[in-house]
Amino acid sequence: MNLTLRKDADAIIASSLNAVLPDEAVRRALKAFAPKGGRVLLVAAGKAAWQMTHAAVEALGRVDGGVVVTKYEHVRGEILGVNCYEAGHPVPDENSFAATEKALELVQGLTAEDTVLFLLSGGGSALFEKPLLPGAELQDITGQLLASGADIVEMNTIRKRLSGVKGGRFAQACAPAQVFSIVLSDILGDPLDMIASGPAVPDTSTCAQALAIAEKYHLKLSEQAKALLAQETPKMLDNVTTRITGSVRELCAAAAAACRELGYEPVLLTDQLCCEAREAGSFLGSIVRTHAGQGKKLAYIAGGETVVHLTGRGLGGRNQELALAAAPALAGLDAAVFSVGSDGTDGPTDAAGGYVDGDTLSALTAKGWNVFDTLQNNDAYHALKAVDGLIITGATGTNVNDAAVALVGEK
Ligand SMILES: Nc1ncnc2c1ncn2[C@@H]1O[C@H](COP(=O)(O)OP(=O)(O)O)[C@@H](O)[C@H]1O
Ligand SMILES: O=C(O)[C@@H](CO)OP(=O)(O)O
Repeated sequence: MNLTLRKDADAIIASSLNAVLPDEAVRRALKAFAPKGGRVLLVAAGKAAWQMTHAAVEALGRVDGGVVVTKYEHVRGEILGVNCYEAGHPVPDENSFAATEKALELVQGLTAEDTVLFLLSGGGSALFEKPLLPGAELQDITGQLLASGADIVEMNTIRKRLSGVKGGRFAQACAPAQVFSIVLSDILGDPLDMIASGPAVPDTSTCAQALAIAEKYHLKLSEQAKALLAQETPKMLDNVTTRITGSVRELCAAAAAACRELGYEPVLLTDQLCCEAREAGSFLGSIVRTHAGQGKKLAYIAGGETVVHLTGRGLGGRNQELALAAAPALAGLDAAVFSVGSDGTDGPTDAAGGYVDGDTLSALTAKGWNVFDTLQNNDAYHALKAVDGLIITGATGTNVNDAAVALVGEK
């Protein structure tokens, strides 16, 4: 392994993730928070919910009650005056339903003088849920959507209609109280009504679109589910103010700043990466081949969210797959490619992403790993693990998509 580049990669990752913690953004958004004088209740949902709540309660001093719903192993301690719950992701479970019920109880019977501070981040679709049909069927439909290749906007267009809290319905449940909503974006382009299925945002999608998506992906639905898809969601909400705080743009900017700090000249290729993970990795490898060996330290940054079409039965995630796919092009060069999910979890693994450099291909070959076959089997996790190429961060407290970086060394 190229220890210099690995050390630089680890420093860039630590610094970028630290820079996109939601704390400062929450504090900034709260400058516009002007509750009317009644009670202030806090509800937070998503993978960054605990971190956002921690920052908000510190800034406000106190709230009159609160419920936080986040993913398992994402609660990092007690927060004064707030009950924190952990639940299932990406498929909602009984704990998602129970914690959401607690949030609904909290906002019941409020007056127009009261305010709900709603802190939302990606992952909320699974974590914050009151199903309008039996929970087991909602879990089944969620499983069908996750396996179908539907993108997040298509997926959430369906999920909104099966839910008592998504698609603006949570804001309706808070009425007549005002809802002040702070949203951390994990969807490219920041479509507010799609992030975590927009519990406090008027829905821009239609029943016709929902039915077309159900047909396109051949979803198996009960009569009850079909009837729900035909029922419109709120198109107007008059009790909500929304502030959007962080997104993948800030992650890319932070990565560029960290690269510059270490002497690399950064180039932002895109903050809207959305192609196949392995194609993105191969493309970054090609860029490295063009620019390596010229005596200049360079860094190429691509932020966004790639996709993986699962064809094999291995273990991995889109960031690990991207990194592994870059390994052949890097062979023998003073260069590295790494990619991380800012939430600290890449696919169903304990890794945040993957790292490869000019020594990785020979290390893999020596251990009997073939990159092409491994990618076909979607088993990037085990291959990278064998050559110390996993990036492990644990839950980070934020969730603003992914960043991939190609580093070109001086040699
Ligand atoms: N073995 C695998 N190899 C590569 N990618 C995988 C594998 N298994 C699942 N994935 C991908 O991981 C994605 C879910 O990853 P996750 O990091 O939890 O997503 P998100 O952060 O968007 O919630 C799925 O969309 C799937 O494409
Ligand atoms: O909750 C959701 O709907 C999505 C997008 O916001 O997040 P994730 O892909 O992390 O589940």
